[in-house]
Amino acid sequence: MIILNEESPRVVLCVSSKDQVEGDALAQLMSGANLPGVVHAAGLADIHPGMGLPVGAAYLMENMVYPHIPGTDAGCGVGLWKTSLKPGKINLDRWSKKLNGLDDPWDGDTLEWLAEFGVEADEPDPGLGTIGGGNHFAELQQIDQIWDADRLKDLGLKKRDVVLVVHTGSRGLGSALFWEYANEGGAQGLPGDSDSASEFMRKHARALDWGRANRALVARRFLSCLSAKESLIADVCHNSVEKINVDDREFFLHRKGAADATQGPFVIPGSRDAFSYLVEPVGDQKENAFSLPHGAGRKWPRGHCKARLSSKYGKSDMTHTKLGGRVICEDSALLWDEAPQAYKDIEKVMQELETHDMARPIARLRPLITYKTRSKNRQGR
Ligand SMILES: Nc1nc2c(ncn2[C@@H]2O[C@H](COP(=O)(O)O)[C@@H](O)[C@H]2O)c(=O)[nH]1
Ligand SMILES: [Mn+2]
Repeated sequence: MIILNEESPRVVLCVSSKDQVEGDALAQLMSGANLPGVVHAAGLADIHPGMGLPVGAAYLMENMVYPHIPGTDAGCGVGLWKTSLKPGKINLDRWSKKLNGLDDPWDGDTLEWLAEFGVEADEPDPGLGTIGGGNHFAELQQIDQIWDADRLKDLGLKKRDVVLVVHTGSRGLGSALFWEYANEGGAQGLPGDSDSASEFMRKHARALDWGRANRALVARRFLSCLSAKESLIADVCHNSVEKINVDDREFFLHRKGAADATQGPFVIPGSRDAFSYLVEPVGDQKENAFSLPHGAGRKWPRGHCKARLSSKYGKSDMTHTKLGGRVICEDSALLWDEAPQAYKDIEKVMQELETHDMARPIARLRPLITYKTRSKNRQGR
């Protein structure tokens, strides 16, 4: 753990050496920490430069709310479902062919689905149950290594089980919320006790619930294609503002690409050609602002990947991974932009968590099928 600033705002970097973090990400972390209201800022092991502020960071604020920190994808998170798919029946090519229609609007009752997640809506929502673009994905994985069999059993899982991991968020809703507040307090922030902050927090909470409902519907639709059933194991958000109490004082905890460490076990995804980890947060989580890494972290900017990779790899290397997985992504630009090489090493993130005693692994998950899109031109997130 590296303390970048001792006094208020306390700024900590939850890694072993500053050298492993890009200078731009460090500068962005300090600039976030200098926003009025910050008392504590934490850069996590997957920190990397973002749009103005780093991805992989959390800020504890006193009486200030900044809508631009969770950004356009408020409510984004990662869910894990146990599936009824039998390990002995795994057939990746046959299953891949069956995964169709997931980019189209769902033909069920979106109002009823949202109501089950506490979201009131007046009109059917064609975005609900869709994954979106960018690095969002739905990925079938298999439990392949175990550190804590008892904990895994408590969660209803065991070795070789086939699980589904869904990474997506609040789609158009989060984006609309961001733009609504872009001029009103977007970057300057809203006083925490103002009506504007209360209104933002109400709309933001709805976006978080919508994101949870969306991941659950993506899981249902994905597994319906395979005539399988799902049961929820964990669902943890990584872009949010939350009101919390610490030592009897009230704060607004802002997370940008930082998993909520207060909700129990959750999945840290690696890449479509790397392992993901089911982890258990440990310790009091105070230095890391009650937040943990939400991934391996991006290494290469989007738009640079094809030029770096296409002389060495062909398209079929992108759709058939070294770990033996399949990738469904018919948008060629997205296929390259989200190449596994564009991400940092998840094993280093796990090493940091162990070194700093912030989370321990329960099990390792091997990717089987990564679904991105069947659309040739997937726009937006
Ligand atoms: N298992 C997979 N992990 C992936 C994939 N694409 C990205 N990732 C990881 O997810 C996080 C999510 O980051 P966010 O900032 O977009 O929320 C990222 O850091 C990668 O480590 C994938 O296809 N499969
Ligand atoms: Mn995300």
